[in-house]
Amino acid sequence: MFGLMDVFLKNDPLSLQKDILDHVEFTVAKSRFNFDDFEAYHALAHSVRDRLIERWHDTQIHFNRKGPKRLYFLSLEFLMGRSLSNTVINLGVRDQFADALSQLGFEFEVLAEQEGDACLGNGGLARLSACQMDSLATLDYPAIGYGLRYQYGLFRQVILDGFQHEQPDYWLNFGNPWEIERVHITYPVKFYGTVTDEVLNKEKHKVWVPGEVVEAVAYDNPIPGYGTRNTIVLRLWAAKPSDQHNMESYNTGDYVDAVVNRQRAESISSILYPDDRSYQGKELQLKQRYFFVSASVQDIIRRFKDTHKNFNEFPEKVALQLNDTHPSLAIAEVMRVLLDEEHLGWNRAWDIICKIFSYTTHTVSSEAMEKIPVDLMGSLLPRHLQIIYDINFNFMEKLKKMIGLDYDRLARMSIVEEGAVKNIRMANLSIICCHTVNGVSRLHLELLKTKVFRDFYELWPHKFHYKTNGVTQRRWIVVSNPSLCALISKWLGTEAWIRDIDLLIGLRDHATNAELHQEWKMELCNDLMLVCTIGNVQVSLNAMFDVHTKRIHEYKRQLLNILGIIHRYDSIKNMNKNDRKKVVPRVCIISGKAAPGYEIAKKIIKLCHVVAEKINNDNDIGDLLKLVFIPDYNVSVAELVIPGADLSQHLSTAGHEASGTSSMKFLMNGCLLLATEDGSTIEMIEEVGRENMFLFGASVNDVPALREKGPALKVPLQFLRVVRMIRDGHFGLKDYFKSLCDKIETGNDYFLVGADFASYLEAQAAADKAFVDEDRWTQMSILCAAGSGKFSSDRTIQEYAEKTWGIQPCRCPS
Ligand SMILES: CCc1ccc([C@H](C)CC(=O)N[C@@H]2O[C@H](CO)[C@@H](O)[C@H](O)[C@H]2O)cc1
Repeated sequence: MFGLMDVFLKNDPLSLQKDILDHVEFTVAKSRFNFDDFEAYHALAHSVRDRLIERWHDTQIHFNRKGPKRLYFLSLEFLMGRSLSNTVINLGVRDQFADALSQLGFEFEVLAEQEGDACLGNGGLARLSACQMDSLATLDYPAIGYGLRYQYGLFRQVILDGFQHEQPDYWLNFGNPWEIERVHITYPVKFYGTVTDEVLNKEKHKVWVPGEVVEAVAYDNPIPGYGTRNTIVLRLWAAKPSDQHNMESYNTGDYVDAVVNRQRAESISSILYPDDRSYQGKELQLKQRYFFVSASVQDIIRRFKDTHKNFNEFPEKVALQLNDTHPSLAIAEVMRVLLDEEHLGWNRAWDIICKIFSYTTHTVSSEAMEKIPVDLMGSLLPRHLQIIYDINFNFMEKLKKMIGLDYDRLARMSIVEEGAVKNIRMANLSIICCHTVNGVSRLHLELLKTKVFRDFYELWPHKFHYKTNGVTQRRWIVVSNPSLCALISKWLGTEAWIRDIDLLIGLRDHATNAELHQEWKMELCNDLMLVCTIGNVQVSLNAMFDVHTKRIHEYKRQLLNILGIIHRYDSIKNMNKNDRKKVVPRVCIISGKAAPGYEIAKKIIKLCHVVAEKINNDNDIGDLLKLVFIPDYNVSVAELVIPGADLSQHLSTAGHEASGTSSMKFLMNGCLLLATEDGSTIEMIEEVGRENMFLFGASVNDVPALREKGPALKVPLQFLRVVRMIRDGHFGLKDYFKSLCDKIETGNDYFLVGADFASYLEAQAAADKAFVDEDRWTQMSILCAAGSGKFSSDRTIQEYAEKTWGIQPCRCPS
């Protein structure tokens, strides 16, 4: 493992021990002779942070000296998880710290468990942002991530009697050693008010007189690269009351109101919206989005103007990436600043906008496309609504010239959706203004071209591209699966794959090597056992660990998995002793959160628990089949579960998963996939070969026709039987589960749970058959890991940098 030379801070055991004990005494303020694991963790974290800050300063100085084009990555969500282990590994000082700690009588892993997850996001999009920040730093790209410093992250999932309950996640309770509050980096953010015309040196200008102003304060989270000195920043904004507007209210004596008003300011950035289905249309949600967009845009323009007198070079120095439409108000905000504050004039400002913005969409369904009511926009952001209307007017004029008076199409493409409630279509605004629109997998782009954005694709085919998602092998192998990491480095004879994952392909040469097989099998039986014991479910050692971990959604079809388990249970029950000997023991693990308002998803979680209750306590079954629901799924639970999984499930109805990223993490860890041909799984088949996967289900082209069939659709008896068992109350609560059964009743089964049931069972049987042939399974597992290189976020980021953002690496001298 390399350790780059730190200028001031030494990494020899004695220096590290001294630093840690100094932080115990002077940062944590506990006597260095008496402190517990939690205090030791905080002292350790601050010692590591010191080395992070040193590299971050060097990187910033280098960037300022070189003045490269920078990427600004705007995302409302970043699912960072824990930082300690990832940071010491990327800095190349893990072993040094572990040694120093053991000499102080502490174990690194024990202290690492003290850290809480930073859960500032919902699911796929949020974790993707975090993986991409790791790759941007590691590949030396000059980039800054902008987001919100939620005081409450994604809710804690507590399961009581099989039901999901949400608990607030006040993650900042004991402070956060991984952030630096930038008290001097603050910006006023305006809301409400009116827009007036003003004449300045004979030119008419718009002036926005706000009704409310709050302060945005920056909190910086240094993001270290692996194998480089480069350390970039994730700048998260927190809302604070601004002093500007409340003085007078003090004088009028209603002091309490004044303070309450001030508190109101902080609520803007306080809570993450836990629903990853669609925009809730709430005023506070829009306030949150504009708050982070305005602070970020002011910061970007301030940094540019620090070194430039005018905006001529702005497009050459700034690339703005919109992570879905959530930050797309940034378009109107940059336009407002260039027009009203920099007085650039419309055409010049518009020309800049179209050169700096790019947008990636993560959704496949038009329903999930964000729309903001015009009234709400008009009252909260009156000037932005004007600008969006102007953008739409110019676009409509141009469109009429290009496509003629095709009113339906004009209405579909307009940014303004007419109707009882007029809405602003944020996706249309983003497509019209951005130079590039990216999907997150090749199939996703096909769906965008043919369905979701068909009108725009036919108008501007050159704008539409895709960058298949990826995940960082640093966190998902090196941090979470150190034994596999060592095994891969041994057989490849180098650790270079950690920065250059295509080298993994070298494992192919050893895929049938008996010695590797031996070691690989050893490595595979990771500590999932422990997880199950957490769930106090005794499991058999040679069971297949079958894992299904992701947000609970009907389209992800956790229900198909549960119905498959009921079928397996029922089949074993009806087997004679002899046949039972051939049953491959299974431990089925399901985990994931349901959006609080998503009733059906919550019923799926309850169904999982009542089925588990039945099966796990059925002595007749013994440990031939177990079902465990792991509560409160998050990044740290994923780091525990993924390395120990033998089989992982990705069951989305074809055409519904834009990409999927958990599948990539399982693949990298040699876990086999049972999946539909959807999202990025189609590209995995090309990389690892369909013979090394268990594929099933209707293809994306077959789905519409199957749906057409409605009640005539054929479903297998096994499906009808297991649904009947639920309906008849075999697992209790038959009235409660009625709506769930009605939703998959033939003719109503939009996500084709019934239609895909037969091929699903065949795929499961194929997995059983392969699992008992250990050499075959191990070979398949090695070939999956060997073929997973494409799905590194390093490849994704490299493609974005070269083809979308036009940024180059800017490596800080080491
Ligand atoms: C405003 C509510 C909201 C919040 C988040 C989202 C996300 C876009 C949902 C999401 O995480 N989508 C997932 O993004 C992953 C990363 O690209 C993909 O791999 C998944 O297929 C996609 O479902 C939608 C709506």
